[in-house]
This record gives sequence, structure tokens and C-alpha cells, in this order.
Amino acid sequence: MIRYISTRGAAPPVDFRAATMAGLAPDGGLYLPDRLPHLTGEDIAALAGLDYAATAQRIMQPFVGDAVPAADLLALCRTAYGRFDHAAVTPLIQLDGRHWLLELFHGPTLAFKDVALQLLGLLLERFLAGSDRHLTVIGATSGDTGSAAIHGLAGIDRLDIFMLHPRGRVSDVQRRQMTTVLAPNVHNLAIEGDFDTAQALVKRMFGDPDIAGRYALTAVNSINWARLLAQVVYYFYAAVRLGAPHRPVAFSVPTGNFGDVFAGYVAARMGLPIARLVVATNVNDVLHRALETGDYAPAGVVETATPSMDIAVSSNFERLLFEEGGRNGTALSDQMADFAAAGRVGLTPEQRGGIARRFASVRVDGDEMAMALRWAHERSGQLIDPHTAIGLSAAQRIDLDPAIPIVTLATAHPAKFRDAVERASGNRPGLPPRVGDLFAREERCTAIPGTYDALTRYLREHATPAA
Ligand SMILES: Cc1ncc(COP(=O)(O)O)c(C=O)c1O
Ligand SMILES: N[C@@H](CCOP(=O)(O)O)C(=O)O
Repeated sequence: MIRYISTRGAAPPVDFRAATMAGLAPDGGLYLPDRLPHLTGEDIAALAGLDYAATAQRIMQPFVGDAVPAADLLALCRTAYGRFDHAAVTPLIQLDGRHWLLELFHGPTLAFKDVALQLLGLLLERFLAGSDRHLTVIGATSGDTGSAAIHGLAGIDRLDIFMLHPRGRVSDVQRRQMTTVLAPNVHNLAIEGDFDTAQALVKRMFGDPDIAGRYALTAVNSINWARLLAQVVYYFYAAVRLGAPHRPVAFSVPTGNFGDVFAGYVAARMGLPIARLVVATNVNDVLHRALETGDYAPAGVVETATPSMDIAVSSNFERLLFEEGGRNGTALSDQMADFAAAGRVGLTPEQRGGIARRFASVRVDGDEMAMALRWAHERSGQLIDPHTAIGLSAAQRIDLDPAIPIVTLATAHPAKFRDAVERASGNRPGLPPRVGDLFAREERCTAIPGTYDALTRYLREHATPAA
């Protein structure tokens, strides 16, 4: 059975249930499976007849093991993906002979995060029902993870969620999707600072024994392995529909925390013929620079029309460094210590070589983003969101055999970023019916300074101790 090991090598291996409930490993590392199941060409071809929920169960079961029996996992997938408002769950849309969009935004909060967080909510509810524990979820968001997590976790018994977003830096739709959920277990905190401030505060809490032990913290950001696992599924689902295993497919992924594109990497390592994974960044291009130069050196973040990608320190890059560094926890731990001390770290030749075999990267600026957005509209009559447009622009510029289809992950509905879409294209997307009354709903949110003291004070006043 698959066990979960930490990228830092000093935490005991655990099963899927424990890894999901912990979020982050106790040594500060990120959990990864101790081995990846391999799918043969026949296994992949057999996915062609399955709907989304059945594909999800088939791909995830080996990772989940007996933590959730097959029939139950299928039922959870049917519930989670039954809440999407498209029969295909994640439909593929053809733009031209070569370019496709994989629409991941048909869930309750209109972004790809719903694919994982609808299921993660159900898994946590199930795991809690079988125990007497109380969990405190603490998360950081630039808008999409927060709304999806709140919609996935609101109302769960013996679980509270504290979600930090950077005040004034999320769109009005994103903010309201979070702050209008009035369930008593939901706490929205608007902090002074940017997304990295929020993410650093959250990570510090996990490393603080006084807080982490007292409140049984868990994470729903993509540092939680279960988030990524659920995202592996749509790479298989899309590639099979475009001819896998007989035809390779490339994916272009608008990237911030490196979660979504890492899920694609896992799919490739499991045997899916992915010709190339394109890491598409905006001008906050730490990942593009790291892939080009081998120097992972976060710099200050500037605000862009794609706020969900305005990230300096990209959490899941650590997972890739571990995988491509020989899965050596001690070496990775040293590398991360160097990073913490110097604020930058060089990749080893082994890591650079491994990464270059599977990935390409493109940095897309605001004008290029707007051009891709207009192109998609002219071509297909469809408005796409600015994050998707970053992915599409990268896909259009990548050097790849033209016979290989390239799928851009459409990570959000354009209505979530309607001001930016209007600025780029002159067209204002309407709100879909499921959020029609969003602007009439009451909001609840607490503003706090972006300091550790302020956050821990709030937590001590509002969180429930573990025992
Ligand atoms: C709309 C949108 N696109 C892309 C991304 C980047 O995804 P990841 O952080 O998994 O790289 C995010 C945020 O995570 C997002 O909200
Ligand atoms: N863009 C993200 C940032 C957090 O990413 P996550 O995938 O690590 O949860 C957001 O929407 O909040």
C-alpha cells in the first residue's frame, strides 16, 4: 500500500488518511507518495469509456488505499462532481486545429480549485466522522482557493476554517464568494499585505508547536497532497479524449504555487504520454527564471491583472526539487535550509536536467495576455479569464511539433475577473446563474494586520483546542 513520505525526510511515513488530515508533514516538509503507480497503455485506453467521477476513482484509488474503499470513493466522487454544472465536469473546447481549452471552472465557485476542494471537504468530513478529533483548517488565498475551500468545508462538524486573504487584492466576486458564506465554522480574515505575507504566516503557524499542537491544524492549500491528487485526474481525462495513449498531448498551465502543473507532472510520471508541460507565468516570473537559469530566486511581487498568480515563493516547487533530486530528504532539507537563509537557491545539475526533460516555461506580460484573450474571443466567440489567457499565450509561443495537440488549462471563469477581462477585451462577462445574487448577500469578514501576533491572537480567541 502507498505510504506518504516527507520531502524533508525526517517525518515518519503515514497513510493517505493521516497525510490528508495533517496537510503538512511534522518536519515542515510536504507529503508525497513513496511510489507512483504506473498505468500501461491498456490501462489508459480503458479510461476512455469512463465518466469523470469513475475516472477519478480509478486514478485515485491506488493512492487512497484502504483509507476509503472503492465503492465509497466512487460515491464521494459522484457527489463532488455531481455539483458541477457541466455534464462532462471538465469539458474540452477546441480553439483551432491545435489549441484546446480544458474548462475547469464549472464547479460551485467557478475556478479549478473546486475540482479538488469539493472532494477534499467530503474526505475530511468522512475522516472526522470516524474519530473524536477536532480540526482547525488554516489557509492563505489570493481568492480562488479561499472561496473553493469555504464552499467545500462550510458546515462540517468539528472543523473550523480560518482563511486569510490579502485585503483589497482579490476581485469583488472572489471576496464575496468567501465573505457571504455565513456558516459558523467559517472565519474570513482580510490581512494587510500580499498573498506571500498570508502564505508565510500560515506556514509559520504550522511550524509553531504552541499553535499547531494546541489546535490540530490542517491545510487545504496545495501543500495538502489530496489537493494535487484530485487534480491529476483531469490530465488523464483530457488526454484520453484527445487520443492518449496513442497520441501524446501537451499542456500549458497558468502557474503560481506550482500545484496544478505538479499534478500534470505526476500524471506524466504515472505513464500518461505528456509531450511537454508548459509553466506559464505572468511577470512575477520566479518559476520561469528558475527553469531558465537554474537559480530559484523569489523577488518582490508586482500587482497584475492575474492576481492568483502574483506569487513570489511557490510552495510546490519543493516537491519537484525532491523528485528530480533523487528523492533524497536529507539533501532537500539542506537545500531548503540554504533557501531559507539566503532567499535563493541553485538547482543541482541533476535537478535541472530532470526538469528540462518534461517542462518548458514562458513568461507572459500584460499586453501578451490581453492579445491572447482577444484572440480566443475572436476565434471561438468565448471570453476567457486573464489567467487562462496567460496559459494560452504561452501555448501559442512554445516550440513543439505542430501535430501534438496543446491543451491550455482554463483555470477560472471570466466572470471572476470581469474588470480585468473588460479592460483587456472591451467585453464584460456576465455572472453565471449560480452566483446571480452574490452582490445582494450579507458579508462577514474581519480585518487584521498582517502580523503573526495579530493572527495568533485571533486564533486563540476563536479556535477550538484539539482536545
Ligand atoms: C485562476 C487561477 N489560475 C492559476 C492559478 C495558479 O495555480 P497553481 O497555484 O496551482 O500554480 C491559480 C491559483 O492558484 C488560480 O486561482
Ligand atoms: N492562487 C491561489 C493561491 C493559493 O494556492 P494553492 O493552490 O496553494 O491553494 C488562490 O487562489 O488562493
